[in-house]
Amino acid sequence: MVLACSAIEFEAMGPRSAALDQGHGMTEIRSTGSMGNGLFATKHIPRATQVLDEVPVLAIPASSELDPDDDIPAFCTALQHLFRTEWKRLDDLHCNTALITPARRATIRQWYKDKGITDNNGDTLKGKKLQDAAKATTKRFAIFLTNRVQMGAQGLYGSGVFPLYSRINHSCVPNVHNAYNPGTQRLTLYSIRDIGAGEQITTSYISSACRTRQQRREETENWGFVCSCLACTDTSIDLLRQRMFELDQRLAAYESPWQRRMDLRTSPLARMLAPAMPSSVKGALQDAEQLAELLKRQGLEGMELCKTYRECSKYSLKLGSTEKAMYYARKELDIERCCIGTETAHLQKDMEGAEYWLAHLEHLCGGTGNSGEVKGELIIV
Ligand SMILES: C[S@@+](CC[C@H](N)C(=O)[O-])C[C@H]1O[C@@H](n2cnc3c(N)ncnc32)[C@H](O)[C@@H]1O
Repeated sequence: MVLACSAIEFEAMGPRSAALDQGHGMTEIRSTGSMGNGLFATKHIPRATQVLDEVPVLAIPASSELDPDDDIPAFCTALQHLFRTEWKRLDDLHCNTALITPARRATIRQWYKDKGITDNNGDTLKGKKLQDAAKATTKRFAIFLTNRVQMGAQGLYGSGVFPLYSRINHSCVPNVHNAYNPGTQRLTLYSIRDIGAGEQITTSYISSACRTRQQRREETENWGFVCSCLACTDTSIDLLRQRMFELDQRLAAYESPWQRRMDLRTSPLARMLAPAMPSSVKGALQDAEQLAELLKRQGLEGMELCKTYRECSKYSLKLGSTEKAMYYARKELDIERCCIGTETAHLQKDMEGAEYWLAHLEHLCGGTGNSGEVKGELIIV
């Protein structure tokens, strides 16, 4: 049996996470006009500055993510463990009302019944009290879906709602990068270019910048809004984004020939792009260099550029040019430090990340960083 209104008891203990929001005194929340509220810089923020460092107000474990409704039991359980002050922080956030559905309310009501949730007096919730509890929880679930962030790649560490981060609107040309650090269990946000005082801080909600206008629209529609960012109101960059998409697909296919064979059978798009796939390491390097150039040109200096520099470095190494491989590895490290800071011990531990790759190249070159004969086994990650 779980007690629904234990918040009163919690309240007496005081808020657990108040004062844990770390906005570092350089931002404020205010109205954007067209996108609701947003987060704005109150002073000039130089590139590679940590803008925010925050713990979630609510988090749930990793799930399949295929159907958000699969997360309802984990969400309801997590909600029961919050203080009343934390419910209030959740309730203050933006709610996409399209995400409040009768089916969700029914599932949540059933969850309350099955768990035998009680009120403050220890009486099992039923009738109107049960209806009201299910209604309030359904709205909170919609708030969760509106604001949630995946913690780690593909939500490896679950997903959570971070109150200050939740105020940040989406842009297809974002000026910050967010990352969950499993070492510190916090979400950090770094500026990926200089942000002027008064400028809105924007992040990307979508999977990749290498997407056409139509593909970006489909992704933001899944979030329940039509994007009104600069890139979506400016048609002059459409050709660049189309080219970026093609290069990204070609490189992905080059990296995963198995996937390419599958796609050729099932996807008309893959068949359309097939003749243009790079047929050699040299061709792949050219594609990766071109993609890096296009990302930079549009100020998309986030982790996608980092990944592309790694590809440039890997292909250069395969072609025997260790000097060029080191050059791109250093560029990758610069972007990685800009996007996620230097608390990256977890990446080193998992033999990932730019520092790991650079150290690996230095080892291959005999620790000098100079070009020359490659020592030992070549491990391409
Ligand atoms: C996580 S919240 C962001 C903060 C929110 N604007 C607020 O008032 O608290 C996400 C919601 O903001 C709005 N939004 C975010 N980015 C947008 C964009 N690029 N264009 C239009 N609306 C946007 C949408 O309503 C979306 O559901």
